[in-house]
Amino acid sequence: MRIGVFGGSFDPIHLGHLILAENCREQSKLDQVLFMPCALSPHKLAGAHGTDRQRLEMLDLAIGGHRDFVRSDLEIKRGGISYTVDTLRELESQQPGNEWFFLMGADSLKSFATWREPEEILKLARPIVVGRPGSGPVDPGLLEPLSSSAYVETLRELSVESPLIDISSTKIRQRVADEQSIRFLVPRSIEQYIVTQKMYQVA
Ligand SMILES: Nc1ncnc2c1ncn2[C@@H]1O[C@H](COP(=O)(O)OP(=O)(O)OP(=O)(O)O)[C@@H](O)[C@H]1O
Ligand SMILES: O=C(O)c1ccc[n+]([C@@H]2O[C@H](COP(=O)([O-])O)[C@@H](O)[C@H]2O)c1
Repeated sequence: MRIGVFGGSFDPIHLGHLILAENCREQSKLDQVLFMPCALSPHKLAGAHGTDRQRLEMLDLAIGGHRDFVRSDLEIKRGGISYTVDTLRELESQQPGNEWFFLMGADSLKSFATWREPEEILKLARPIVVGRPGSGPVDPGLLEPLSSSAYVETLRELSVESPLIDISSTKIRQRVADEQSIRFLVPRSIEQYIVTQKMYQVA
């Protein structure tokens, strides 16, 4: 199977994440998108605002019923800092024989060289990168110092056309704290969950 791992804090999951995942699934012909909420993101060590349980429940609400979207609790069960290289190694040993991809926004690509063992990540999975407002054009050439020009060429072939979506979890948390509408930024079920769980009332 061609499996696209989509790692994130998902605090909360929003339409930017879902549109990215659906466009990558369709255009890169993925059999499955595996949503991977992290325990502690290496670049956000202060921790998430929502609890692990809340972030998992929101993911289930958002992707429930989609045939090819699956949610994993591997990083949350492992706990501690969620390094992508550890996750990809674990996935490969648990489910060998698949072709792995790693989905990300252009902001993640820009910081990729600072991730743990980035060269190893590129051997375990091919990144599929989607543009994000404020992050400039998606340039797989940024990865050339970590791989080879032939490898980068294969990434160009994986490029995904997707509209730039100006939504972030930070913006949603801020809007909730300011008592502004998030009606068309997240699925309805997530909007309702945030209200009933009284989440993000302080940004
Ligand atoms: N609107 C978007 N367009 C493209 N990529 C996105 C978008 N939102 C998130 N991503 C990508 O999804 C992945 C997970 O993102 P994350 O869960 O941290 O969301 P976020 O909106 O960036 O959160 P925060 O605002 O809290 O930093 C990252 O690779 C990020 O680049
Ligand atoms: O492995 C790393 O060093 C690394 C560094 C930064 C981010 N990541 C992963 O990138 C994904 C998005 O992270 P974030 O901080 O944008 O929520 C999430 O799955 C993180 O675990 C991974």
